[in-house]
Amino acid sequence: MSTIIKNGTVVTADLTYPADVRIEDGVITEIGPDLSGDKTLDATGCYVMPGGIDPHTHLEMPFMGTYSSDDFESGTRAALSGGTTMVVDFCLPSPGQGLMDALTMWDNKTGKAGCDYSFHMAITWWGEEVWRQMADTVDRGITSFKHFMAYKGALMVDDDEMFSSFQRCAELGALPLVHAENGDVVAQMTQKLLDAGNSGPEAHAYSRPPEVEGEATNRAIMIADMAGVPLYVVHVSCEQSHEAIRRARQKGMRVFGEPLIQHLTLDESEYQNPDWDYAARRVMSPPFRNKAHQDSLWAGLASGSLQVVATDHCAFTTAQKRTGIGNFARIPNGTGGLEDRMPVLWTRGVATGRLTPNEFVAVTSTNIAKILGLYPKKGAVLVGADADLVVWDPARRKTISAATQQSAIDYNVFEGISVEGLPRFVLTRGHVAVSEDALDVRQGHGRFVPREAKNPVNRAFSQWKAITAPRQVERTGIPASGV
Ligand SMILES: NC(=O)NCCC(=O)O
Ligand SMILES: [Zn+2]
Ligand SMILES: [Zn+2]
Repeated sequence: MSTIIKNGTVVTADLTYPADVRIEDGVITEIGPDLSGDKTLDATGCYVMPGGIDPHTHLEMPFMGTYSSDDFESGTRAALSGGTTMVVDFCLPSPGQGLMDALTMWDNKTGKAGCDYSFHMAITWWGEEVWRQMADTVDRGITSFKHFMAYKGALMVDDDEMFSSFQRCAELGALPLVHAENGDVVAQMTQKLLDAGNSGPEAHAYSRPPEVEGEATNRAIMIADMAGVPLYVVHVSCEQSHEAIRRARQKGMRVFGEPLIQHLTLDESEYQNPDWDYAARRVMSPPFRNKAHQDSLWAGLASGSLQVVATDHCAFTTAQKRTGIGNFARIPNGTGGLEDRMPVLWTRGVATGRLTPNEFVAVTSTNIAKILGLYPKKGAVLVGADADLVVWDPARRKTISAATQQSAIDYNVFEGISVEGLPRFVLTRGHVAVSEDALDVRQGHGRFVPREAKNPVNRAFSQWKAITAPRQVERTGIPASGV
């Protein structure tokens, strides 16, 4: 049985050309003119692009005394309906819990996944068992390790632990990730604000200004450089953090930066809303910033100093957010975006001329596929690649509304935004999961995608670090010691 995507324009990270695409057994088997097959999807007027990859989601995540409300069923359904065909979620061991044990728990969440997925493993504590099980994790095809520099007393690791883990990543050819905020400063700032009677959601933003993120980003970059390993900085929200990444890259360091669609499009004025629920629904870390920071992030995507747009999808209902009435530090941190990332980025990026369609493909799919060792199975329109594809109709429009979304929560931080550019079809390994407004998401269709360690950037960087490492000076005639 073959499916042909007909009369579309193929758009990849570097090419745009008219072609039909043949799909058989879930993979792309031919790309060319005038193809025919058993079933045809009409792509007239559309772009045929690699499906989106969201490398930063928290589905059914235990956090701040509750669980994020979208699980692998509703989360992957939301992803597919917005053109995202793969998610990378975070496996979070509790302090003292073995990595393999945590992985079993996370595996058990994925039975209803509608699209393919992978995991990053979080390093939430340190010890010989963690050091050992990092190798087992890599053997299981999980080759990226997340470090929280914030959430003191919960997920946070200190510099000593981070340096040890980064060195282990270097040995294994794995990629360390960081949530970069100075957790000690945030903890004290939080207490000071609460003591002064600032208990509302706006104080969440006051407790973690851009400097707090910039300092941590610089520190993580230094630690990665000392360990001789590339670094991926998640949810880069401000110029201070972007500047650190830009500077490191100009010095030849291998640092990647990931802004979120929320930080690109929503700003700090949201926290001034007089409606407590409205402001609390937007509480996330780092918080939304001002327009100057947004301009910096957009410029980073256009110039290549930032490489990936993600969502950090971590959705809590209004009822869950209300745990923090009277104390902003108890508002579960996180916002949604899985369904909206691609349409909002197209509307605010491509439709305004801030990004080209090829850059759109790069930052939503291909770049992260390369960084995480998924390319060209994912992130590509090539013969042999998985048929994870989106047929993108730049003329389709809708107004984002919680009333029509797939996510399980009762609001949407992008509510009321009119988007131009939406999927006509979305295919996950050849299965047509979305045809305009009709969904046919198959629970359990999604598979775990194992990844290879030691990708080309890791190999090149460790080779360079070995060649340029400080060397012992061979001396003759060492004087006899002392007295
Ligand atoms: N970002 C956020 O506020 N919640 C999810 C956890 C994290 O990524 O920090
Ligand atoms: Zn984070
Ligand atoms: Zn996150």
